[in-house]
Order: sequence, then C-alpha cells, then structure tokens
Amino acid sequence: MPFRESFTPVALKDTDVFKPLKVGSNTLSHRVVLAPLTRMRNVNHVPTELMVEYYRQRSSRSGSLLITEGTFISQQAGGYDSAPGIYTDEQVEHWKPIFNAIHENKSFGFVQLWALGRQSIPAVLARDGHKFVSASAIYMDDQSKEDAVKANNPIHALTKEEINEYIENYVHAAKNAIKAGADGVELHSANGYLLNQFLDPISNQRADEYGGSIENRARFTLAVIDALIEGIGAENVGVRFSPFGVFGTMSGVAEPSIVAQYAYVFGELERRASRGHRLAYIHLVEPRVSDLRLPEGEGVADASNDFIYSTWKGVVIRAGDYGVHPELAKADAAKGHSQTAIAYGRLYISNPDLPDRLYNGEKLNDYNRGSFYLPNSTGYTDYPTYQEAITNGFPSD
Ligand SMILES: C=C(C)c1ccc(C)c(O)c1
Repeated sequence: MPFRESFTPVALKDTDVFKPLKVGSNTLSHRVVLAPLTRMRNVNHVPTELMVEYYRQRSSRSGSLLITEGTFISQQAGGYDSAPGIYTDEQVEHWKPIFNAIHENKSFGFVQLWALGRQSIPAVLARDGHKFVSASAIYMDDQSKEDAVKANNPIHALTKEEINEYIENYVHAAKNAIKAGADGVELHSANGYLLNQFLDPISNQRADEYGGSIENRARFTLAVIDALIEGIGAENVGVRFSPFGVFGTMSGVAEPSIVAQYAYVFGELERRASRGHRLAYIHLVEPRVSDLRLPEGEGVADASNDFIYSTWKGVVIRAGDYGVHPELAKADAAKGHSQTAIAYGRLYISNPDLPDRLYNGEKLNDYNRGSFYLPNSTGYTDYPTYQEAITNGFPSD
C-alpha cells in the first residue's frame, strides 16, 4: 500500500504526545500506544513465530507501550480459533519470545484479557463442549440467534457460580501473562464483549445483584478488577471501556443512563485508588469510532469521553482515529494534567515505526483492510519503515 495522501502529517515532537509518562511501574518515553488489535495469526490459540517479529517491529522506539491483541482467559471464553489464549502452559511458553523481543527494545507490553460472551461462535463453543453465554439470554442479532439454534447451543445467562468461575479464570490468565513476561494486563470491558454485555441494559436484564441498576451492572467488571488487584497488583492492571460504542449491538448514546453508568465505574476506580490501589490506566474508545466496522469519519457519536477527568485522576489512554487527526492527539495528550496517552490501531498496523513518523511528521503508509486477518506475513510484518519506503518503495499487494 502506498503513502496515505489524504491528509497532511503534523510533527508531534514538541507536544505532550512525546512527553514521558509513568504507567503503573513503567516509565514510557512517549505516549504513542499500540492499541489492542486482533490479527488472527495464532494457531489453535497458540502464538506463532511471526507474531514475535510483528511486536518487535512495533516496539522499536524504546519506551513504547504495546497492548496485545485480545487474548482469551479460557477456552470457554473464546470461540475464534486463530485468536490467542493465555490459559495453558504451551500458550505461556509461546508468549515469552514476544515479550523478550519487546523488552530487548526497552519497551513494555500488556496483555488484553478477553472473553467474548454473545459475540462468540455457538458452533465452535458446542464443538468444544461450552455454552454460548452472556449477561442475559438476549441475542445480539438475528444471525447470532440463527447460528445458536443451528448449533443447538442456545444463549445462556451466566449463573452466579459461572461468574465466579470467570473471575478465577481472569486471575489465572493474568498470572500467566506475568509469567510470560508481560508488564501487565488490560481487562477488556469494551466493544460489546462479555463484561460490556453486563454493563449495558440492552444486554443485561438480570434480576439478581448483577443487573437492574447502575451499581449492579458494574458489579462483574469491578469484581474482576478487585480480583486482579489482589492477584497481580493494581499497578499492573489497566481496563478498557467504550462508553459510547455500538459494536456488538451495544446501546451507545441512545441509552440515557450510559454516562451515569461509566461515571459510577470511574468513581469506584478512583475510590480504590484513594485507598492505595490505583490502576495503571483506564483506556477509552472514542465516540468518533462508535462502530468499529466503519472507516474513519463514519459512525461518529455526538458525545465526549472528557467527563472521565472530573472523577479519575490517573492515566487515561484514548483510542479512535487519532492517526488522521494529529491535532486531536496533540490536544487530548495534554488533558488530565498531561496524563493522557494516545492509542493507535489501523495506522500502527501499516506503520511499524509509527512513533518515529508521528514525532517527525512523516508520511504514513496506508493500510489494506483486506489483509487485517490473513494467516500470514502479508499486511502483517511486510509493511516498510519510512526509510525503507523511501528507498525501496512498497511490496506489491
Ligand atoms: C473491531 C473489532 C473487529 C475488534 C476485534 C477484536 C477486539 C478484541 C476488539 O475489541 C474489537
């Protein structure tokens, strides 16, 4: 893919984006973060050699923070065979060279802990002997319902005992991540996956202590966070939310209580911080990317995540089309008393040296959406650095 000619790069070297930032026990040299990006280059949930090179390339500017692709906490939490897990010794062994490569560049890596809930594939779960689960027995769409009926695996509301099993699996996965050499974990509570399904009344219509009110809908996510704090220490734990997201048939801005829901969660996390348990960061998906399937500029929700700064006094990471909005990266990195970092997704796929290019204001390689999820190096490790692009051009698609 050629350079992206549709916008003019702006050098960010003299902005807050390139000021150091302490995240947990790690001191980042800059605030360009690799966003968690599913890439489907694993085999039977085990990371491959190709992934070592992919993460090595993107950690090349020392002091970078990389958040890994969504990584399953257990087989029952998964359902996509080419996404990774971190619940077996074999998986842990195959994550180790990835974190060794990141650390050789003096950069840091957090594992995103993932549970699909109703975004899983009922037939795959049935194949492996697992239920198709969510907060309530509510399908995200007609296709999912059809797939579940065909697989004879109808959606099932998690029992309180099953919720406790999930909490144990999150802690087991987090301890495995640290064993594999990760610098921390990011709890995935965004983008319509399991924990988001509990936070949103569109998918959570439970009548027990996990549903029916703002406090009850937050209970599962907060219980996992408390277990992770106990298990690996608050400074090694981040969490991701998408307050205004609609991906996975979430409510987004259409739900009048959505700001109150997340303001409550942010307050609970600040309360824990005031007791000495401050998380490494809270990561937010911006309302300008409320529907993750859409290209830049589409699916923009009329809302703002800035309300977090009224409550949460720790590090914030913000993600959402910042690669094509350098002016927003500059402005947002200064927010929260300059404790905000900027996560980049699609353009970090196509620019392995993205932090250097943003520092210098250099042109960016465009990305090819068609190779996001292929099982090989095409569109994965074959994107050139800026100097390679200038000298050798681009590989043919
Ligand atoms: C938008 C997509 C496809 C997506 C995929 C995987 C994860 C973990 C996510 O949060 C979002």
